Amino acid sequence: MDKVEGEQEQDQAQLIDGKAIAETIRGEIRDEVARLKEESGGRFEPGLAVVLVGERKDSQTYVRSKKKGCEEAGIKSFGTDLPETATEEEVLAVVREYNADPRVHGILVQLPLPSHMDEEKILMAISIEKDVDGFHPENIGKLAMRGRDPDFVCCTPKGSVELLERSNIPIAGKSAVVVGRSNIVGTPAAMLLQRRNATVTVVHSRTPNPEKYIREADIVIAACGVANFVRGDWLKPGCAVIDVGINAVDDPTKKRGYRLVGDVCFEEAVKVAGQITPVPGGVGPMTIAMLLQNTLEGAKKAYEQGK
Ligand SMILES: Nc1nc(=O)c2c([nH]1)NC[C@@H]1CN(c3ccc(C(=O)N[C@@H](CCC(=O)O)C(=O)O)cc3)C=[N+]21
Repeated sequence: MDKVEGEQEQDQAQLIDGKAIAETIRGEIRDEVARLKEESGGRFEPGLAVVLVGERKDSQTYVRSKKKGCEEAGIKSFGTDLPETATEEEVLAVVREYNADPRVHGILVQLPLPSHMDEEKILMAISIEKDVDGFHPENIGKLAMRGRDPDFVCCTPKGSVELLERSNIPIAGKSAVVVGRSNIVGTPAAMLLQRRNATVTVVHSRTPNPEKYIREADIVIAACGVANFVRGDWLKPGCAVIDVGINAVDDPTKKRGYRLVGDVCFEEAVKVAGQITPVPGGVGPMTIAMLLQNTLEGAKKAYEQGK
């Protein structure tokens, strides 16, 4: 291949260190929370409520790290744990209670919910000013509209774009492919990139030959939930890869008996891409940082209104 004048030949992609970037952002949040507390003479404290239904191990782990993140940032966390057998009405009652609680600025209902519950009905019950997950249909709808801004942007897509921006990867005018069309990652990620003037293609489980599109992409956001789905030779050399996938694969050499891999085959992709996020340590930590950031934003709005 011809070498472009002045360009460094790179045999390994640069790692985008999500853990470090998230830590920086958490520091920024901590400082801002402290400033708010001081300005209010100690009367104001941001608060996040986390609702967990059922006993899924992974959900329990995520909820624990969200609460720990709050604690470190100086955000008060509230929590309600309900059993798997809880009724939809019981969950709705908890949501309504937090909607009415002025100490709570953000409400998160951990997904997935047990299958006997109507997820959308519960998400829609969260008051729009407290929807720090950005999952309320009104927030998703506003995200899709030109000239409108959602109250909150979903944490994982927001964190993915933040990783690009904080790594000085240009988005405007670039071609981006999002792999996956879920309501909580793929679709909002595509809308966010489009808002930043990328030309966006979404490929999904019914796309024949997704590699055809991925080969043209300057930016790839992989969020299809299939381990190692995106192969190294599908990538345009030098592209930026944001890997949202968190897939557990059996690994008897690990203490836990498994290891986490992304939706991108990292060993192959690292040889082709210009920048790439690792799994773990990439998008995951950013999701929590964005949740804290959204909670702080919601709290600041409430504080300004209450002054
Ligand atoms: N209402 C709702 N909001 C969510 O934001 C939400 C949810 N439900 N349900 C589940 C998914 C998943 N999710 C993650 C958060 C942090 C990491 C994370 O910090 N991962 C670390 C560590 C992973 C590990 O070692 O277990 C990493 O990737 O480096 C991952 C995944 C939030 N989710």
